[in-house]
Amino acid sequence: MSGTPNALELRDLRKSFGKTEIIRGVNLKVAPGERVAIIGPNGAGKSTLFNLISGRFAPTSGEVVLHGNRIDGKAPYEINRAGLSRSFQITNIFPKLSVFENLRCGVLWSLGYRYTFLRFLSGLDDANERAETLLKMIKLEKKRDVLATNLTYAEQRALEIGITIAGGASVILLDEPTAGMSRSETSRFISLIKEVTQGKTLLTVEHDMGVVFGLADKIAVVVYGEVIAFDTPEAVRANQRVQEAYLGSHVADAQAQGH
Ligand SMILES: Nc1ncnc2c1ncn2[C@@H]1O[C@H](COP(=O)(O)OP(=O)(O)OP(=O)(O)O)[C@@H](O)[C@H]1O
Repeated sequence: MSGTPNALELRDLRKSFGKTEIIRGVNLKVAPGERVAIIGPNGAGKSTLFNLISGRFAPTSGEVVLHGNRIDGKAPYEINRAGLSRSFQITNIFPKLSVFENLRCGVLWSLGYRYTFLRFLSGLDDANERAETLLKMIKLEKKRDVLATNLTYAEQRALEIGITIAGGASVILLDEPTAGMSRSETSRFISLIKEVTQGKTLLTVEHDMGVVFGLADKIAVVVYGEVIAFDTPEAVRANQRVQEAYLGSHVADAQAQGH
């Protein structure tokens, strides 16, 4: 092997629930710094793929390799410490803590300070500093001391991303990051995601083709548990098989929306 290892690599990954094989031999190589959107019809296996990568499910067979090291079968927290962080939707936010406190929790958790109180105290200054930086990155300085429960929906999603990147992971998984947002919130949010994940490797599961084409360097099309295409947005858009299996109507929608 030569050169830098891929940020993430899936090798003949398979997952069955009972007798049904849901993920059916997925191979994928994601280079460091690449932004990849995973698209596909409902029930194709996109969330399952995310769950396999982030450690929520162990694969039935195959490998998940992060920066050259196998992480399949490891616990989610171990995978997180190894440098991969997944957004857990708004449910991961503490509603009765302020924006700043939420970010600081994210930092401390990622550093493992929850385990010993002495380490916690010595790490607090660093954590405060890092939380201030994150606050600026997600553009919520003015909401610093507002309780998370009182944020708008879009602000909560920004906070969720702040918590996701708090530990400095180099590979970030975002689950439908703009779901439920208005058109204008969505386009602002795409810019924010690009900014805060600059230089990192990003994987998103996404249904909104406007977001996919605005965000992704590459698109992985999952149909019935297999990746049927993995290429640039232009190439995927032009791919006959993808058109037939999935994309035709979605691209027409996105184009009609001016993307
Ligand atoms: N824990 C589970 N046990 C049994 N079957 C499951 C489990 N999780 C997912 N499945 C099945 O796996 C298939 C793929 O589901 P998955 O949620 O990964 O699809 P998806 O592409 O993310 O769909 P959507 O776009 O609707 O979110 C579905 O048929 C689903 O019912």
